Amino acid sequence: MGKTANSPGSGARPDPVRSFNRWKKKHSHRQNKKKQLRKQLKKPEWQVERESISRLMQNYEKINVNEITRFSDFPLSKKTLKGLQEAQYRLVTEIQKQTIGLALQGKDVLGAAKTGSGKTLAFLVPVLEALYRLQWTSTDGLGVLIISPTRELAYQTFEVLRKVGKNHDFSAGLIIGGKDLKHEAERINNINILVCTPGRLLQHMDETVSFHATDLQMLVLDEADRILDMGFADTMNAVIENLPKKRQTLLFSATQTKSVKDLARLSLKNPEYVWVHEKAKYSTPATLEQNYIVCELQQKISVLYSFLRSHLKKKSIVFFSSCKEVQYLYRVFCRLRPGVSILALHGRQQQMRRMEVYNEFVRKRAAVLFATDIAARGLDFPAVNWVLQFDCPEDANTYIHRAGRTARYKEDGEALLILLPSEKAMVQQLLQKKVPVKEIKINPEKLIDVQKKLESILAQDQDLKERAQRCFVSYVRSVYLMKDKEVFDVSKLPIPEYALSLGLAVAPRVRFLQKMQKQPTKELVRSQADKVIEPRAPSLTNDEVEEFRAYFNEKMSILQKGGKRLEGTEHRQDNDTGNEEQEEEEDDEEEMEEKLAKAKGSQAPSLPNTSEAQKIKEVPTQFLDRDEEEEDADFLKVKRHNVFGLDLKDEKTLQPTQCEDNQDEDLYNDPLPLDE
Ligand SMILES: Nc1ncnc2c1ncn2[C@@H]1O[C@H](COP(=O)(O)OP(=O)(O)OP(=O)(O)O)[C@@H](O)[C@H]1O
Repeated sequence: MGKTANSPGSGARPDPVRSFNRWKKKHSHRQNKKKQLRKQLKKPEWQVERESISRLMQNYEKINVNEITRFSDFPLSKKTLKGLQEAQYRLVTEIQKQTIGLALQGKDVLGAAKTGSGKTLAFLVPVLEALYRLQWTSTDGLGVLIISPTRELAYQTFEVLRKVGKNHDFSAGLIIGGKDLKHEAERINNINILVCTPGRLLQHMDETVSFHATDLQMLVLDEADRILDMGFADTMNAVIENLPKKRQTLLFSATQTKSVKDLARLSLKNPEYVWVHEKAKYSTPATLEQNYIVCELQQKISVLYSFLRSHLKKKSIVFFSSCKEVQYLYRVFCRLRPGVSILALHGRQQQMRRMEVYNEFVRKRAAVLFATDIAARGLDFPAVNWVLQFDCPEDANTYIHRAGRTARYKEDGEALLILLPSEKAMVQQLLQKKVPVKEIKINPEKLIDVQKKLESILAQDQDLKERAQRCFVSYVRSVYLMKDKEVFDVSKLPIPEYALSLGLAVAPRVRFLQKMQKQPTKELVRSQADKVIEPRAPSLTNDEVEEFRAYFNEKMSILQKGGKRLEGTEHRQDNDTGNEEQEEEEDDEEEMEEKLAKAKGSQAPSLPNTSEAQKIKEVPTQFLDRDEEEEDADFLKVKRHNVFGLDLKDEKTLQPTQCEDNQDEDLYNDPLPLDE
């Protein structure tokens, strides 16, 4: 009999379901075992990282500058490369090519390159790599200190750091003053990369008990020339003394001055000097077109107005020598409605306001920024078409920095310098510094005279009139304080005409001029003698004098409070602008100015023409009361075709001038967030 399928017996087939389950159990057991084994074999993340770090470091010695064209040609961490790529940085600039390798090898570097050549990334990449190499974590404290001369520049560097370093785990912080020291002190110890201004850093070193830089790996001095120009040499010495000797230092500057070399001697050890444009024909970017015009002081405002009217679709920065000039001209230009957005940036604004203006100008496609030299160095505003130097810069280096706000990173740009007939000596100084400037001319027929309009605006606005008076005094004082008497001669200023051009009926009293007039011969003789014997020393712009005063006052108040900064002091400063007028009227201001002038060795300027200064004569003005929307072609008669790019056909529709009424008022007391 045959067997049935269900019949029991030795040849019965096993139940397939049971055997599958058995197999499944065995298989998953084997899989689990394998997984566990793999897990045991897998290295911890830190160890994998350490191995890739040592591979990178082995490649440091093999870096060949001539073979580098991209960031990825350097042995950099994946995290840094990803950050660079995401920010659209791929090819290296010359200064980056020349310095990053040296910095990766641990050398101290003194790097100098033209404005806009990419110095920021030249130090930020090595900064990130230095901490990455050490597998630095937030609990390791301060690893890198980046010192910038101004708050704006520090903020800008901080923003680039955040962008490029976003894949790393380090914490970064911005400490730039203008906010509660205690608040900063609480957070400062959690920062791995600190971007700061010198004064505030020293204040923390002095007053924040818990702040220390014992483990500091790297010090970066950005815009070292500007740090020193601003009178921070002593502060820097004190800061450097507080830092560990065993560290790497990178020092960057757009100009090579003696004081930069002195600072380098103090802070760097056997540095590598990288001066990428040393042999270049010009010290300014090749894509920068540079011209100057010579015009009378009383014409300058009309020239500026005419310029703006013919550049409605452009982005321009206009540099002035003092805050009060910016404050007045900003307001009055808003009233004149040239048809383009106007913004103002100067040292008397609150920090938050300054940041806002900076961001707003960056965002806008067409706008004009009235600024003091606070915006001259290091600030990176994208796509600026024009830099106009309304007032002559104090020296060729300042010119280079101001003009360098345009034509950045391979872009085109144009710079126009306005010189008084008495300031023509500046042209020679620029040529000596390898700055190729050419003279162009104004077309008088196209100059729109705004003096009468200003007069009528001031007649109805007492506040503006007072601002005009302060602007007047401040400008005259800035010329008086200038060190270079070959270029700046207060006696050659057409004082009454200048007052009229601001819309004032009479020239305000300028006490220091009057004092000089009372003791003419002695001063004159001394000034002449000084001209021969006094060595040239760097002078301060009025803006810098004001910054210095603010810094000085702050220091004094700290000293007076026995080293304790009181809430009241902070508050007073936070509401600074509210009391601006009052402050400006303070009697001891002039005294301070004189002290400052003496402190920086300013010689007494030669005398203005007394009779002229007192006589207010009516200057004949031809006010063209024309339609504001009228075209302004060929404003400048030029050696090259149509320098001002006057093509108003597409500019006929006037944009209303946008000015925020309270631009000068510092309404924002909020501190900047300390990003970690
Ligand atoms: N490798 C790069 N690729 C593309 N753009 C770059 C590169 N490096 C820098 N830039 C851009 O060039 C501009 C100028 O760079 P940066 O501000 O670092 O110049 P700088 O040399 O510090 O100028 P300054 O002396 O005026 O401070 C910036 O807008 C920056 O984003």
